[in-house]
Amino acid sequence: MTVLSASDLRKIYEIGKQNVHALDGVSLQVEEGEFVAVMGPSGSGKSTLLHLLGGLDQPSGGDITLAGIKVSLLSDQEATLLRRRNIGFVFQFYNLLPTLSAKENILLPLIIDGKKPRDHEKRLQELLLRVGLSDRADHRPSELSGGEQQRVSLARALITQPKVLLADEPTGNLDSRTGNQVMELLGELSRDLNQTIIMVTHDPKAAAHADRVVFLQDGRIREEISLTGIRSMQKKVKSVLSRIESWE
Ligand SMILES: Nc1ncnc2c1ncn2[C@@H]1O[C@H](COP(=O)(O)OP(=O)(O)OP(=O)(O)O)[C@@H](O)[C@H]1O
Repeated sequence: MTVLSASDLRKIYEIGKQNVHALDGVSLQVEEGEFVAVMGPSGSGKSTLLHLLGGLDQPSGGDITLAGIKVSLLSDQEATLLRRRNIGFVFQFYNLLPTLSAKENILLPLIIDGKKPRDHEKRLQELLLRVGLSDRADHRPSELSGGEQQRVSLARALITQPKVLLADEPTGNLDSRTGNQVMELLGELSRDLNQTIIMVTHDPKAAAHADRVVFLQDGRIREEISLTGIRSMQKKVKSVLSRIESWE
């Protein structure tokens, strides 16, 4: 089943008299449980695509369908609700509130949605266990390492059980070992919980955890490759690298 799709998605930024075509007709279908990595050179439109899919910005043209509903047909308020309940976001920087504990940060999206945190205690404990932070729940962000903070932001993105997790360079601010742990976690979420994930990354090692890699160039999809048939992580990395190198 398709969870999220984009059809002929366009984004034009007007800067003075100049128009920048950040996205120039991107069509993409993401199936339930699929893990898609989006790669491409700097400025190719990766973050713009993710922001449009997540409703952080409005497209100049084209359509997005989320959970079977065409977003452009909804009022602003309806679209906000649809996204709040169906999309979780993780960014390069963790964006945690410094005065709240890890647990309070994770519960925040529920509070914003008018839900009572105590009704979601089981989900919270499961998530803390999954991200390996059960013994850090009462720590403030400043008392946590970068990798731990990113795992808090991951749990925060997942507390509402979103249909789609959007991740923009989730390992971009982490050293390679810690980044790899976060990637292992994303891979587990996809495999064990059938979590749909769309992740922007520059790192072929991170992309190798995905089922499919979509390569953007100049605001268009240049190529897509499937990694599901490849067994070893090393071969997956090689396959991603060989596509990138073939264009250089
Ligand atoms: N708010 C904005 N106003 C004007 N132009 C923008 C804006 N955001 C992005 N752009 C332009 O749109 C194009 C695509 O940008 P985008 O950030 O999506 O690329 P990216 O592939 O994510 O790049 P990077 O890998 O460097 O993060 C670039 O040419 C960029 O300069």
